[in-house]
Amino acid sequence: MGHTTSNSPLASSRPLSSCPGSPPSPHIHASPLSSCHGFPRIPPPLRLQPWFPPHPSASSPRAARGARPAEGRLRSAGGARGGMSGELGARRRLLEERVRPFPDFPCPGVLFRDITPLLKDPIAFRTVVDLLEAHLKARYPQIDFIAGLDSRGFLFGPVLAQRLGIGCVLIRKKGKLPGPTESVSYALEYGQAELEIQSDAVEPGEKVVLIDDLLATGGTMCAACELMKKLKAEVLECAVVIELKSLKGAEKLKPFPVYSLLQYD
Ligand SMILES: O=P(O)(O)OC[C@H]1O[C@H](OP(=O)(O)OP(=O)(O)O)[C@H](O)[C@@H]1O
Ligand SMILES: Nc1ncnc2[nH]cnc12
Repeated sequence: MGHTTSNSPLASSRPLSSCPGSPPSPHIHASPLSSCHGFPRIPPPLRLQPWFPPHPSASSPRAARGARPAEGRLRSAGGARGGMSGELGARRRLLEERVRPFPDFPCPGVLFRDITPLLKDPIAFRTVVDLLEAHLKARYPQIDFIAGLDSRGFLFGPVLAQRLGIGCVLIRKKGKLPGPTESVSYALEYGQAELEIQSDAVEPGEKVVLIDDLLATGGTMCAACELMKKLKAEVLECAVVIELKSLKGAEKLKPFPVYSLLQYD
């Protein structure tokens, strides 16, 4: 299901950081699911059999009003992108269908990968956490902390840490954390940004997995790795739900391994 990156293919997306005054990218392409007018269409829930009992909230009236959870039997469907087939392929397709592409957001030339439908569907969200949990348990038996990146990394970090029975530390944008902090500034295409961590968040030698929703140019994740370096912690892996391969973030992050559940060009 997931993907551990060593190298990335050709560029075709524009990073969010290139917004101010930048011309539209000639490489941007809208997904067939997307619509030029308003909200891109999200396909109806798959008819899949849950491989675990759905949370009670999945059948609540409130859940039913929103993006309904996928239900029915998981079948071997074969041939998902990346050579995935069967149940893993079906899970992956479910996730893909819950990521909504928005062309030209937040500015012309950016194809924004919107995870709000994924968060709204309890089965899809749970699938993300299940898959990340299974990967991390299999690959890294000893993790001391999950570190969530501000802000969408916070949607996954604490939940994942709970599953693993460990704590979650926060890497935040400048000026949000009290007490002594370490900070790292990183270049955006236009200007600078800064990430911070509390100086006592992790101890030297502790093993940390960084988590964010999405890897684009890798600038944000790279700054987070720098913060860990400042605290002398060991970064085991940079894990993301979505990797925009064409922006080559994984190359920028070397030698730190990158793991992603969904990859887009
Ligand atoms: O790989 P990069 O080019 O650095 O881009 C990836 C980052 O961009 C997005 O965050 P954003 O800065 O938009 O902040 P948000 O999570 O608070 O929306 C995303 O959640 C990643 O953190
Ligand atoms: N294309 C994109 N979609 C969603 N979040 C992003 N962060 C950076 N690039 C992004």
